[in-house]
Amino acid sequence: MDNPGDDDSKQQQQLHVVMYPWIAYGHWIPYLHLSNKLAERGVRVSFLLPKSAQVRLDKDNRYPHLIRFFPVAIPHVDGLPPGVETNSDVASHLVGHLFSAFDKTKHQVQTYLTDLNPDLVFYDLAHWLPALGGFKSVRYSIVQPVTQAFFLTPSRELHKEKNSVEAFMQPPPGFPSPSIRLKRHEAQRFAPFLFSKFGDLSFYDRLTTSLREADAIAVRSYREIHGPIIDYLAQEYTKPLLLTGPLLPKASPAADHQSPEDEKWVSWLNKFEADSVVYCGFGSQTTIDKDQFQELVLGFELTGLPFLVALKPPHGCATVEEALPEGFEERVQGRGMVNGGWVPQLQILQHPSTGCFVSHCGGGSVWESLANDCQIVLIPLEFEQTMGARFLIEELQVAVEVERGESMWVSKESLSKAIKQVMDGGSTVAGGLKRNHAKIRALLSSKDTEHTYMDNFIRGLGVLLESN
Ligand SMILES: C[C@@H]1O[C@H](OP(=O)(O)OP(=O)(O)OC[C@H]2O[C@@H](n3ccc(=O)[nH]c3=O)[C@H](O)[C@@H]2O)[C@H](O)[C@H](O)[C@H]1O
Repeated sequence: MDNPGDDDSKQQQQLHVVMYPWIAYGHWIPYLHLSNKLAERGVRVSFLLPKSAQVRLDKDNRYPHLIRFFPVAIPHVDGLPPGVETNSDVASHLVGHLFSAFDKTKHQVQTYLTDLNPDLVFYDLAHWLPALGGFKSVRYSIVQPVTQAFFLTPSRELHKEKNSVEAFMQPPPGFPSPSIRLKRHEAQRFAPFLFSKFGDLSFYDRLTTSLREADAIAVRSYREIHGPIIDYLAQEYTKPLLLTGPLLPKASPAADHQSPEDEKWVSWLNKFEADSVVYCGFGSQTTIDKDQFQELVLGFELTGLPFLVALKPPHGCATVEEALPEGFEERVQGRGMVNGGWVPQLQILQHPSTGCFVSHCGGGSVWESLANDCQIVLIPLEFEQTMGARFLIEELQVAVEVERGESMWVSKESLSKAIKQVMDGGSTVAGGLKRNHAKIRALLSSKDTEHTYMDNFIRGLGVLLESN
């Protein structure tokens, strides 16, 4: 096992941490990546999550002798369909009820923590967790750091401005990235979301409370990528700010370890030339309207390129098949695929045939696109994704955003235009994006860099444990 030194490994062998992220795959997956990296160094991890999620995540647990899953039952609350256990199971207008159910797991979590007696607990949206006491708490942010810096820092006091679109659009004092701004229509759409009730408190209060109550804050990034943002966060919070880096698994499971389901996608992609296929995924939670779904798939058809679209069935449809436009399947036979279920996104992005990723700019998808060599086209849907998209486009200059008006509608023409722009190997735009992306990818593929960040992260945890 790869330990940096005897003393460290002895301390790490004694280190026992609990993970309790928000009940969504966009949170469980990065928390499991961190768990694997901690377990690689001998740290024991107890991961609390609903049973149904464990079934999907089990295969990605690289150290089952050190990482143990413990089931949490998500209580039923009025307004939630029966059996709901994750953000992927509910429509966005019901998420507030899901937070109420999540908050009702407090007593189960208290019992686990009493029995397990961990040194540290990692969490994000359970704002009530640090107060349970008896451990050091680390608020592990897996969303885009630029969003946390723009909206959530202590000096921002957004709650005093919440009825002002003007104020919502303005960066907080000292914010380091002048190119990162919200457009008026985006601010008008996103402000109500941030101040909507999620359980007994607003989403904004949940986020700021969970940051304020933590003994330390951890951020899923590298200084080389978000340096000025990280420095700004460090000066805003009077507590340790630790960096884990993206911690993506280096390679998907070897071919002989692939499930038949995963193998299906790899063999489909094998039919196409290198860098020729356009892949589209909007994460584990997003459900879009039927008319926009149809316009998007017509946009992929319009490109004339091979495509693989992995989107959940749109609102009002049980399957993607019933939502497809008339004659679409016949026209794209052999070139295009639309799938309504779960796909092995990381393996698809790692496949040599995948040349473009049309993404909603979710936190996990951002790192997965940066770590691979496909071109990046963005259609951000939520405020956190919009801020992340601005960062990739304006600061890193590795992506383009599909042109949309204030309605946020994506036309088939604008989607096709953005894809063909980045897929045109001869264009200066595509070449520039590729050059900038290659530098980021080289950084993310460096094992030495990852080791250095994890060494510093573990040492930071040690200092935190020694502090009173
Ligand atoms: C914090 C919140 O998490 C949300 O997660 P969401 O699931 O939307 O998207 P990702 O972060 O890309 O996470 C989705 C994760 O699921 C994986 N996946 C998804 C669908 C599928 O079919 N197959 C897969 O392997 C994908 O590879 C990624 O790792 C958003 O970010 C949101 O912006 C952010 O505020």
